[in-house]
Amino acid sequence: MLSRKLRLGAVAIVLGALTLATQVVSPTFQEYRRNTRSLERMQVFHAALRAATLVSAERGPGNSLMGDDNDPDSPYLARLQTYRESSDLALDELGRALSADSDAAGEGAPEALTLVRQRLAVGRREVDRVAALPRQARSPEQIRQAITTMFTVVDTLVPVVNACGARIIENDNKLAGPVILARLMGDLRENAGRIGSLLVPSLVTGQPMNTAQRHGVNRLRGRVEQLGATLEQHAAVVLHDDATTHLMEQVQRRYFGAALDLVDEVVQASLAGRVYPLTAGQFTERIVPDFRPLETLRERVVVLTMQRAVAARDAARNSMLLSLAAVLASLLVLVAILVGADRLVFRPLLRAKREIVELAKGDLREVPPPPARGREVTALFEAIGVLRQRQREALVRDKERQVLSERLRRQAETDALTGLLNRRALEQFGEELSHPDSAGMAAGLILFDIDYFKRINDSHGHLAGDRVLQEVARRVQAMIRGDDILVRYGGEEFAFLTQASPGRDALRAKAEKLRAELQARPIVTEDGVSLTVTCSFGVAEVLPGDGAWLRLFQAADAALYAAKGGGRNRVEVAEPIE
Ligand SMILES: Nc1nc2c(ncn2[C@@H]2O[C@H](COP(=O)(O)OP(=O)(O)OP(=O)(O)O)[C@@H](O)[C@H]2O)c(=O)[nH]1
Repeated sequence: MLSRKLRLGAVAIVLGALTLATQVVSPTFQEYRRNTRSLERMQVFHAALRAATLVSAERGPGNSLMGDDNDPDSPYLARLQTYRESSDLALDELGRALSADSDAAGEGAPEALTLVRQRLAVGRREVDRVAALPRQARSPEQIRQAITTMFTVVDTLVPVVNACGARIIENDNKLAGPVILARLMGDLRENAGRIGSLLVPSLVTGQPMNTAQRHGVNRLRGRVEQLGATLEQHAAVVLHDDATTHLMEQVQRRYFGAALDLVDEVVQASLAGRVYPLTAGQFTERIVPDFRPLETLRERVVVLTMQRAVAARDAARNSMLLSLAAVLASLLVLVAILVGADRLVFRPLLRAKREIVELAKGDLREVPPPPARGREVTALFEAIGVLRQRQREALVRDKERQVLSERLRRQAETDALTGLLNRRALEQFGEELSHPDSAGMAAGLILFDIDYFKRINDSHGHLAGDRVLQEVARRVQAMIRGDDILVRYGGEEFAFLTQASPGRDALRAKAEKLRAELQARPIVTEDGVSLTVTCSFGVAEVLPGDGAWLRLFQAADAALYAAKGGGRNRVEVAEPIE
């Protein structure tokens, strides 16, 4: 019972410790998982940004080609091919990243990407169709149409990029800053590219911009300035190292400076009706490089954020492993303490309890020694051993005392001369017979007395008398059977008592047999005198019960008296007792 309680207690302690351990490890594990997910989502976001940039950049050589002569050796043709391959590769990579991300797949990103590819194919066909026409045959409308179709490709891709960014923020809102910054720079790159693309039809045809084009350029300029102001604020908050500051300066100088100045120059020429200072191809060649610092800065933002995510993930993993190791070590120590307490304290105590209970029950058998334990437990079992030894000694003493008192009791009930039971023993039997609750068969009593014994003493001496008494006792004792007892209850008086009387006739026959046996052979004294001894017998029988003994004894005694009176050496049987 106790050991079951102990075991239950130990299980409760271990379960409690496990619960606490889970509380300790769980936050670090969550942190590790969040950082791992952030990193995975940053990689997808990175691939999406890259694809958007490359699809956007593909417009540059496309525009240049549409503004160039229809020359199969045109350098723009080869460049467009290279750009298209790059954006195809980036889209393939994004496709793989999106299908590996189950959340993105759930939000329909792969389907959106398929639409991007379809629209890209349409846009490319449009560009190729315009570029295949002789230069003079290309109308501004056709060129605008081809460029607008390419715009829709990016417009279709932007929601995919935004969704990738949103998934990062949803997982860890601390990453909102860099994600917004990266998207901001993507927007800036796209809007500036679009301004250039709006100018291309005019540059190709040499015609001034129409009102819609001018409005479009103004709108995009305004948006670029707005985004520029936001970028400045955000960049300072998110990244504030020297390299970023340097890149921001370059962005200011080249993107917001040189690139937008070139746009303004073309716009001014168009408004003044002047000849454009450069062709569409030259325009693209000059403006695109000034977008680079913006792209480099964005790449830096993404890469640095990913590096931080890697560092945070590794730190969380280390912290988790450390917590796990500490928790495991604590659990091990706890289990060791419980096992130790069980083996060194509880089990020995339970065994000691068992041994003491056995001792109390009187089981003094030797038990194998307990396995070696601590000092206290060893002392406890030594004490139990001492207790057991003392109990054993006490038991031995008890037995000796019992034997002794039995011997004394026998001695008290034994006649020293003949070795027969004495009067005291006879009285005890008498008491039992007289007990009011006694019941059962009738008891028989034969009292007998040596005839003229005084004469033997007087004639041959007291020793000869003793010898006669001993021989009479020996001979009658030899004729005793079963539970019958023989008592010397007076000097030369003997009593034969049977607790299961065979009946008065049988008692008489028994007395006759004794009488004949005693008379038959003379008794030889130590002096060599041969003496023939006779005895007189009084026989009686009584049923057990209150006062039975007295009645029995008196009846047998009266019969004996009658036998003496009747001439001795004879048997007299008393009348049945009522
Ligand atoms: N040697 C010896 N004599 C004893 C012992 N005890 C009693 N006596 C003697 O036994 C004798 C008994 O004598 P009585 O009572 O007169 O009886 P009796 O001589 O046998 O005569 P009846 O019984 O009438 O035949 C006495 O002399 C006692 O001294 C004993 O232990 N040893």
